[in-house]
Amino acid sequence: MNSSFPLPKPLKRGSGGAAGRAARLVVLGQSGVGKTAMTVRFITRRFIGEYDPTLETIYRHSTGIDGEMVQFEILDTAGQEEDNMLLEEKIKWGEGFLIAYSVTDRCSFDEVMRLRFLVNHAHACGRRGPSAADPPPALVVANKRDLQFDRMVSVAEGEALAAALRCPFAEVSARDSYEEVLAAFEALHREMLRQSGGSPGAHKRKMSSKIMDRMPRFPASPSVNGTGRTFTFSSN
Ligand SMILES: Nc1nc2c(ncn2[C@@H]2O[C@H](COP(=O)(O)OP(=O)(O)OP(=O)(O)O)[C@@H](O)[C@H]2O)c(=O)[nH]1
Repeated sequence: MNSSFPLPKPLKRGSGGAAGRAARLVVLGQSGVGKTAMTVRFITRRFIGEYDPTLETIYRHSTGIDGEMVQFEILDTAGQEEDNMLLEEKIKWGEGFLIAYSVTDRCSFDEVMRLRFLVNHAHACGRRGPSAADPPPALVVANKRDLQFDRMVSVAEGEALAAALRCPFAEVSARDSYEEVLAAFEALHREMLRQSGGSPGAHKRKMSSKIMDRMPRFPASPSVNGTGRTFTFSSN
């Protein structure tokens, strides 16, 4: 992590003005499930093969959803996170959670339940009143659906787990389909709106996080070179 990156001004929370609504997402999941691939696909529309697994980044990305501009801040976590306290700190920063597994990796599927409980636990600690009973908005997303011959987790299993965890579910291929990845991010945003009655972030008190204040942030847009990251982009 490089602390010399410029930190942007914080986004205005929960407002729907001309600049758009702000929404903070955290992408969780075991190492190698495709968290970075999905995030970069959503932001740039492109699939890039390989990433530095130790790199954690907050991406900024504005896009229109259901006729309204949304300013996303997306924290792509490192799946090799071993310190639960550190991970909880990052979870507290977020408002919506994309919990990913790979259909080719049953361990990553089993990890989804633990991550969902970690999210619930981290947010239950800071919430009071009626909303404290609701689990924070999250989407379970199964990636790598293009690898049908290596599939270890069926669609039905994914749907059943997501329903048990009270989350919407999506199966995607970050490699093959921008539209599928886009639909997953949109579904999560709709879930955030549904829970908060129209204002993402209203479901929880704002929690401070010293770690997150130090996290590098990059503006990102379809003009991919603007991300500030040292990716090598493929030519597709
Ligand atoms: N076939 C296929 N490969 C994918 C897909 N998404 C990601 N990959 C590959 O899976 C590997 C891991 O992808 P990453 O995006 O780095 O996974 P990650 O979850 O961010 O991994 P960590 O950074 O270690 O936590 C890379 O080789 C990607 O090219 C997909 O939809 N299909």
